Amino acid sequence: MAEKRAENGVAAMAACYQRFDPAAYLQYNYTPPRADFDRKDSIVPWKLACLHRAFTEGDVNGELLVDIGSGPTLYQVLSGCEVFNQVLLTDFLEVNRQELRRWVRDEGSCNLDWTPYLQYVCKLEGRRPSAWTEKAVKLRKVIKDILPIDVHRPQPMAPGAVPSAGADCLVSCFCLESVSPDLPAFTRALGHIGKLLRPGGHLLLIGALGESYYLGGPGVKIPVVPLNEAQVCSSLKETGYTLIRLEVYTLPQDMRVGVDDVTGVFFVKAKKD
Ligand SMILES: C[S@@+](CC[C@H](N)C(=O)[O-])C[C@H]1O[C@@H](n2cnc3c(N)ncnc32)[C@H](O)[C@@H]1O
Ligand SMILES: O=[N+]([O-])c1ccc2c(c1)CN[C@@H](CO)C2
Repeated sequence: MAEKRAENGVAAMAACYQRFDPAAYLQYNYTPPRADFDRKDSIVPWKLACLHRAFTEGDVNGELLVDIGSGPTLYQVLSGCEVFNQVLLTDFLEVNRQELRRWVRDEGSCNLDWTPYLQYVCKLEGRRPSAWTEKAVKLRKVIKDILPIDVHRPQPMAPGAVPSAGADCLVSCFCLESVSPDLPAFTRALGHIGKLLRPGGHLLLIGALGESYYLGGPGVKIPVVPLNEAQVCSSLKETGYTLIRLEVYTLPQDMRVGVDDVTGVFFVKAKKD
């Protein structure tokens, strides 16, 4: 009975995502004020700084980085692409994989200009902002594929998509809590993606705190599992990760722009036991 209920919840979430609109999602979350590189308290610069520090403080290394639930966004691998020579992007929806493919193939007509993001991460790396063109070349070179994923499956990706030994690092941003019907499903999904990671590999997780819904497009209200820090830590422990660092960003009033009811954003760096 409980299993049937879980299956129904997952199916309901999948149905919501059929109306997901990448262009609107990018507009809502990845333009000012949430992505204002001149504001010290803007959310996106905070996320990029967390990722830059996590990727460059010396303990994260290896060959393969996998981004879980990439959506139509690239910011999550702008630092990682300097550390790993193989990056896999993944998403549940073809529309998002197509948006990413358009950027990787430099085909134009992307729904967001990633230049300010590339420039900002170059600045974090102590490079001149004009080095953004080199970073773009590097990123296009290391992204080896853009693949389907379903975190609710015990094997989230196709067999062989990731070497059996596991990836060296996973990054996942605003995915698990945004695609799960409840906290148990969130925790199960965290365990499923953990199987893609080698023991000793790192997980960099960014997510929403206290969020119960977000707009995946005009009028596309998607339910979210409202998480607090304690729940995130307990789910990590329950699924075989050791927490290295948890940082929290609390949204100022003017970052609450009506596209969701998120109150905070967490950044986790953890290691698989
Ligand atoms: C809120 S978006 C996050 C996008 C991006 N990572 C970011 O940081 O903004 C959630 C993403 O999860 C994807 N998704 C939906 N159901 C999924 C599932 N069952 N497994 C993996 N990803 C899923 C959606 O297509 C969407 O791109
Ligand atoms: O402020 N942000 O940078 C930002 C980016 C993406 C998302 C949020 C906030 C909050 N909602 C999630 C979906 O649950 C998606």
